[in-house]
Amino acid sequence: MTLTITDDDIDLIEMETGLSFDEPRRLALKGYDDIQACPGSGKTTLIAAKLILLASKWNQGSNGICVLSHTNVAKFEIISRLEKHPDGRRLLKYPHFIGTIQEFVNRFLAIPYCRTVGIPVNQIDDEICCNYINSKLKWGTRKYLENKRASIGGLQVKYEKGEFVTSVPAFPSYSNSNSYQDLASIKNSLIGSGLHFYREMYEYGKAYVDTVSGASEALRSRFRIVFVDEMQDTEYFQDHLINSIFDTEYCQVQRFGDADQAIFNSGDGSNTYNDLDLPAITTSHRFNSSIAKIVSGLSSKRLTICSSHEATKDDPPNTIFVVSEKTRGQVISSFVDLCIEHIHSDEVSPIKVVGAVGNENPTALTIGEYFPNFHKSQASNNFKPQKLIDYFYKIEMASSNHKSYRLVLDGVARCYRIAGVQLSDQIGDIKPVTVDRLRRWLKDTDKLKAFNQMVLSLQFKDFTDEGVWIENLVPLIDLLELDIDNPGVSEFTSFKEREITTAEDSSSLNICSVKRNGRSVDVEISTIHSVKGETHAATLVLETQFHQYDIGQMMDYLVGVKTDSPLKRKAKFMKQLYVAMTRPKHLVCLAIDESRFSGVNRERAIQQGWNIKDLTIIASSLQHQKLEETQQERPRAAQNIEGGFTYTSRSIKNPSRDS
Ligand SMILES: Nc1ncnc2c1ncn2[C@@H]1O[C@H](COP(=O)(O)OP(=O)(O)OP(=O)(O)O)[C@@H](O)[C@H]1O
Repeated sequence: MTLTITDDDIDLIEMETGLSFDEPRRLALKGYDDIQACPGSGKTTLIAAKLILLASKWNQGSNGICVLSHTNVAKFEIISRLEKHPDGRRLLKYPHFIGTIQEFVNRFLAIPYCRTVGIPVNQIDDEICCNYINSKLKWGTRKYLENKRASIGGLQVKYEKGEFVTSVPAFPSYSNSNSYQDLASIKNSLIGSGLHFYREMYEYGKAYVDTVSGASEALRSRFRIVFVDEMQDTEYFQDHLINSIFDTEYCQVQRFGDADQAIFNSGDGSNTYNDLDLPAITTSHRFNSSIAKIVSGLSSKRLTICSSHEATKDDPPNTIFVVSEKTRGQVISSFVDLCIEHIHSDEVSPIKVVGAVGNENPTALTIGEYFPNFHKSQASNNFKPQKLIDYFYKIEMASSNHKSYRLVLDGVARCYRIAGVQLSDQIGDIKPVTVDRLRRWLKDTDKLKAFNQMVLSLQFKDFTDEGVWIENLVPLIDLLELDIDNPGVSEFTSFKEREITTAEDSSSLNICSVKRNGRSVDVEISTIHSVKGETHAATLVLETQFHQYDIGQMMDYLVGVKTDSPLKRKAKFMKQLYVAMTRPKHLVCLAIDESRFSGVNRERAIQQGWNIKDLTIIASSLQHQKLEETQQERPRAAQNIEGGFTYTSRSIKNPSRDS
């Protein structure tokens, strides 16, 4: 089956969308070769445009297009673009599929396999599996694992040479020991409860392809065209499974990615894309030519990145903030000052501060050293509830009643899935509970009104007391007809204390709200991994430490002294910084410690176009000022406290321009 996209089709979509597609992008739209394209070059835009063009010609009955991504962010980005176009909307339903590789494997391979062989599937979630195992471990087994420094996350099934084996942490092979037997029996009951690790679904998927005749052929004939987005982050085992199904002899497969941005790879082996020597699209539509010049030094493939728009003298000054231990806490405020001065108040893209290491570690430099209220687990797009009560704790941070209600529905639907309950969908098929099916069931059973009233009253309860939680849970469980004796349900609905934060609500979501001169700016603080694929107005990248200091290690590359492709840890730093620094449209900033930014590199950085703002000089001038004022016994107002932060007064801003 060949559907041809012509230059006339592309001209038409250019007119409709206002986008422009140059020759390399036109080739990507017309053909099926693998595409390597730099940050902001429009990979997601190209996929969406190509899907719309294909949808307008699609007349293939029960055959569809399959679009696979690595993250939900990328999936939703594609879906939201298709939703806006009448042809695009046709791709959002059967027979087409748009989802993550994990969703594809679960739905088309692993779950069908488990059904065929009678393995229950109620929940696929690493955290729930680990919690379950943890709750069942005997004391001796726990001690044994601790001594061996082995993780219970490794208690997984693998499909090797045609059979399933259970990998038992701390045991290279079968053993009669109590600990081994304990772990093996916990694994059996975990599987019996329908709880599985994400990674295990690929093993069931492999078994499906291997043992069910015609399985791959059926998928190949349903999906004749396959697109893979974010190909650089596809793991070896995912790549292998996808390739074993979508043979390019039978299907048209086109992969889009950027090997320079491969930051999710676990190092289990390279996929079949990242080491290819592909012609690259190196023009970015996201940022201007001065950012393009600055980030080129971090391209692992040694690409020279350019931009579709030239820098002008009115562009914000891309700035390196030089900090010391004492002044790290001021860098976010200085960055916000710069944004307020240079980023237009109409700009809709967010302003973000990012760092590679978010986990607390008292012996390393992490995001928390710059923003003490940082909680990685509470990053707004990183909500990982372990129990039903977590959804209720989260309600307090929800910005609308609609969001609060949705949170409760999510929690309840998950509880049904853990219980193994299934409900019928619109056409009467019995399926695992989703929010839509739950809503329909509540309506059909006349429970919706009572449920809504209950949710409304629960929203304002204080669940810090276990008694209050239990008292309110019982009528909810009754209404929902859930079986509290089911071990999964009783675990999921049990009480858990709120994780204590001393931060205000906004900062507990890692958002710092700053007011200056009547303008209010919200700045989100996140990890680099969580902003991949995003477009920001301005981005500040904080130096963090994983054994070595990332920005410190990369400075020679940034200023153009080193041009080799580094290996191992440095290669990882390079890719992470490259992802982080290529998010903004207008302004990129870095924060580096003074000890890791030599005078000679400062000079080189200035030649590369960087502005340097030395906050250590600001601090010492502040100290000097304070001394003088104390001597003169005059009151001073050199610092303002806003939103829990200490902000340096504007009157002494910019001394570094003179330095
Ligand atoms: N052909 C185009 N013409 C004009 N603007 C474009 C075009 N393609 C993309 N853009 C704009 O460039 C920005 C980045 O696009 P997009 O997110 O698709 O890039 P990407 O290659 O997927 O980025 P990344 O690799 O960093 O995730 C968006 O603001 C988008 O609207």
